Amino acid sequence: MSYDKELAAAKKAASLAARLCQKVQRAILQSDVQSKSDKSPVTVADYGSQALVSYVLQRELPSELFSMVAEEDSEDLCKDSAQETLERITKLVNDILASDGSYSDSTLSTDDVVKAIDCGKSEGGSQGRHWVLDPIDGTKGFLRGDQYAIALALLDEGKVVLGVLACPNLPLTSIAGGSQHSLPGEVGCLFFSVVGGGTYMHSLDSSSAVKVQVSSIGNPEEASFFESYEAAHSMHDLSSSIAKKLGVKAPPVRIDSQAKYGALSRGDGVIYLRFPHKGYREKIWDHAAGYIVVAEAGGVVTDAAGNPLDFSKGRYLDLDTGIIVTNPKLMPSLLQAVRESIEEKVSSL
Ligand SMILES: Nc1ncnc2c1ncn2[C@@H]1O[C@H](COP(=O)(O)OS(=O)(=O)O)[C@@H](OP(=O)(O)O)[C@H]1O
Ligand SMILES: [Mg+2]
Ligand SMILES: [Mg+2]
Ligand SMILES: [Mg+2]
Repeated sequence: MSYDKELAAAKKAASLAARLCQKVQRAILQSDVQSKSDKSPVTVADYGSQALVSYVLQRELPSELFSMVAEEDSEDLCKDSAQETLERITKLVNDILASDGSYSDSTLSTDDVVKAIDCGKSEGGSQGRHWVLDPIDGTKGFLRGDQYAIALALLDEGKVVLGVLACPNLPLTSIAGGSQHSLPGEVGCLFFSVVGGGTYMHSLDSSSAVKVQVSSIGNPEEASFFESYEAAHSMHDLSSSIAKKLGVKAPPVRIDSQAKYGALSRGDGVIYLRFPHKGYREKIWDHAAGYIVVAEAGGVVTDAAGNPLDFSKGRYLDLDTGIIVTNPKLMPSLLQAVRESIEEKVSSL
């Protein structure tokens, strides 16, 4: 099956959303940041990006039944106290659409923006098609001025068939050996994949794409690994024990968001370890686009027991162990190191 139309629409939507996020990141105001009920941050750019992607996909693919599983909803925005914020988001979305020159026939109202955001309330599942969106993955990184991603994927009958990952702050050249606060060179990458078609990357400012491949390093001593920047999101002590057991010499590269999947897909590092603290449930929008970008570049993404990720179960990924990513050569020894380190951790409790 061809997903050409869907890919073109997804790339346009993610690129425009990246433009919106860059504009907000350059001028972020304290009043643009709110706390959600789980205490995590959300900004006008998260909402604006979600509204924009939802609107663009529906305009570009008018004949398709539209279903989207996305992180944000309008509940907090519809409170009286948020009227000014909603107006600011609406202006941002209209400004980006106007700058692109698309859809000059229509200006969105605040109601249109609320509706576009709330199109993301789908439950997903194993039947039909569902877009999966994280409008800003790595909001904490976005607020620090570090890495973040606009992560958009398409599920078809429960499988991820397409992914677009826009990473506005990721350098176009390898970040191997760097820390996210001091990454050199021109930034702004867009990764995209269609099932069976490989993974490509181009600059957010151009459309001339190069094919990317995961690293083929099979010797852990030469490998480096990525993990979450935020210690609250992944157990750094467990990944350090796994890396040691495996024989990895390099220190962890800690960067925010699915930019980790993008960087791994082009060989900047060979391993990504993610072990959330007990009780955390992973959401599909935090992994769907990154998963296909890495898988189509020749990488392997599994849970900590080596099982494939199942995106067909609704808004959550049904796993509680962790997520590991590497190339096929290193996966068997990585799985063994993960198993042993988890056993040691459990027996020390
Ligand atoms: N407690 C906890 N444990 C695990 N994961 C969590 C947790 N809390 C949040 N999140 C999710 O992490 C997303 C950010 O991605 P990363 O963890 O890769 O980036 S970071 O380095 O930690 O910033 C982040 O995505 P965004 O909310 O889109 O920023 C969250 O979905
Ligand atoms: Mg996220
Ligand atoms: Mg998010
Ligand atoms: Mg969030």
